[in-house]
Amino acid sequence: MTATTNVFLDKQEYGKDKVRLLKVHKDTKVHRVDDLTIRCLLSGSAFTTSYTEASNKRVVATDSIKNTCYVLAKSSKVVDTLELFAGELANHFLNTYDWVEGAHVTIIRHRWARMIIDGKPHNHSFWRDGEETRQTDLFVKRGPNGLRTVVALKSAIAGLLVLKTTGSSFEDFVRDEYTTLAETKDRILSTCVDATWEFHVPAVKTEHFASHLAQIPFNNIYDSVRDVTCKTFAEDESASVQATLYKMATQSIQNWKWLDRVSYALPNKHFFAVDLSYFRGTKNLQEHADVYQPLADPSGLITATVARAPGSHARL
Ligand SMILES: O=c1[nH]c(=O)c2[nH]c(=O)[nH]c2[nH]1
Repeated sequence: MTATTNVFLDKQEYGKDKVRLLKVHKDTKVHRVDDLTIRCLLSGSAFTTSYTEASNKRVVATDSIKNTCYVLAKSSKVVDTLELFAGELANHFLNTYDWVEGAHVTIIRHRWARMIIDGKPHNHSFWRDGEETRQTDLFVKRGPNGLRTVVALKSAIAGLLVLKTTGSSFEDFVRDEYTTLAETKDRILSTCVDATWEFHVPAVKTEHFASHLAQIPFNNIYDSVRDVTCKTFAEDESASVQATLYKMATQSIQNWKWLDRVSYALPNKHFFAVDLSYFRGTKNLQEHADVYQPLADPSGLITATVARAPGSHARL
């Protein structure tokens, strides 16, 4: 005899993923583009029966969710600010379907840099200058008494590949019977930056949701976190990836009162100086190194989150 195990639907979210969309801003003859990949997921207890009883009565088709992305991209004035466009989409689903309790929108923006032709920026031609993306992830819930509660709003830079040829050391680490790595005062430092910054957004009345979000200078914060990341990477006399990461994260929290937490995931992409001593005693190690072998795998992986200390929150 098989015992019956009681189960319940613990979590659910559904929607459309990988909605691809290119918005061209043609307000002047200098066109701008936003090339986006969008995920919109809806949740709420009304959807339970779609899983447990095969009832589609309350299911907004994922195809309609996809169409909504295009319809709102047409009318929106804020597609170029990912966080605000994510807010418009989330708010739309919460306003339109009163049984939707949560809207979770993730947007990835792909790079298109303006072409320089004959030394001048071209009006309407672009090139892909790397695989780096800007991203945002917004989860909004219907709160009590007509409130919109932002459960989480975080933005990110992913895949920013950087390399410096000096200004990085790694010394004084544990030496034991497992250690083969030599200490170095001067090494190549290269990483592929994933940086995430989390916003503090208090619950607001539904009708104030958009204007409230619009107070936050999202694009300036993105530019600034990217600048801080690059400047710190370039200028820090790095004692380790850990120490450089901490400096990056700390500055952005201190620069922007809206940020609660800043996280980095930094792979240490190793470049080892090639030992050429077998070839006529050629010196290429330590201070003589200028020929390196990039190591695809393995890499180190250094991660950390720096948070604003409790009680030191500057509130909106
Ligand atoms: O910056 C570094 N941090 C480490 O923890 C580490 N470990 C290692 O082998 N090389 C490095 N580099």
